[in-house]
Amino acid sequence: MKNFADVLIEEIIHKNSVLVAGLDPDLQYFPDFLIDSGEVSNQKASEAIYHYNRIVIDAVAEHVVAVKPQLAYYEVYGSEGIRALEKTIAYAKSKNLIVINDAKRGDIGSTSSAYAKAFLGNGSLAGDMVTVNPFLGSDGYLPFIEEAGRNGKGLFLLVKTSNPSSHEVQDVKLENGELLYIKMADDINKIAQQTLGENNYSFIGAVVGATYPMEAEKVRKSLPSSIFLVPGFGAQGGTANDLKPFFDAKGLGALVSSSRGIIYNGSKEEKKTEAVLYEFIAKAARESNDKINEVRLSH
Ligand SMILES: O=c1ccn([C@@H]2O[C@H](COP(=O)(O)O)[C@@H](O)[C@H]2O)c(=O)[nH]1
Repeated sequence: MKNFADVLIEEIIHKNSVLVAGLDPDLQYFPDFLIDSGEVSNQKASEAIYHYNRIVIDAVAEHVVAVKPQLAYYEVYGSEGIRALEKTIAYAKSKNLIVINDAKRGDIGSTSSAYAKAFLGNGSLAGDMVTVNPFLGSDGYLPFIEEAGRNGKGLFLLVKTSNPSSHEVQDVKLENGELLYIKMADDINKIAQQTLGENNYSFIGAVVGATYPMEAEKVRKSLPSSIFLVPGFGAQGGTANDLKPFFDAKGLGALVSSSRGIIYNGSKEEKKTEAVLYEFIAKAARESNDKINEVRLSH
């Protein structure tokens, strides 16, 4: 049966892209024509964020398969920030972009069920996929899998994150000598194998950082049927040359995400008008996509 991985794969083929633009709005990088410098009210911040995101979405739409709002950047501005997020999600959907909420949620079962409804249901914060922290255990992540399955959506469980200290927890050696992130991958795979779609991929994906290509190779062995969400490309130092182990032989199986590298390309001072800002962002998305395609489609 068709699942959300099939939808993703159709979109990847249609757009010839596995790129995801991260929507991490940080006012310090906004050009002056969008926001006054100095004290800014939450309402003004929210308006500027939505305006910036609309420019980003318009500029990247033909080069990316999805956008990934990082929720922290919206939560900073309270209910006004959440309003900007809701409007951004609606705008991205109107441009036929897949929306991945980078929320990294996960809690006791009952609370996870509520989170799952918020991000994978039909409300104003719901996208198509959400990132989930599985380190609370299976009762913390199963509600997301159930909700995603019911609604034809998907999720990405954190397995090996891109940050420099991820080894402190995720690479801990268990009593049997196995590394924690590999155990996590093995556990997820048991469920993933029961949820395969027409392309043999599950709607249960995994986050694996671009900064850890050797680890990605090991995770791929444990999780052959999960699509990887790969952050850490660009600003965190991951390069296109690192990406080969993330993909399958057809150049599928992974989405590569970049936030700062795309949306803050070029200096603030150069961006005096909306048209110039649009061009900087579109150029970064186009060039990133070309670089990634060169690697993922090479044999
Ligand atoms: O392992 C992870 C998981 C999530 N992220 C998020 O991705 C973006 C990365 O931003 P860049 O500007 O492209 O570095 C950001 O929203 C993180 O919260 C991650 O980096 N690593």
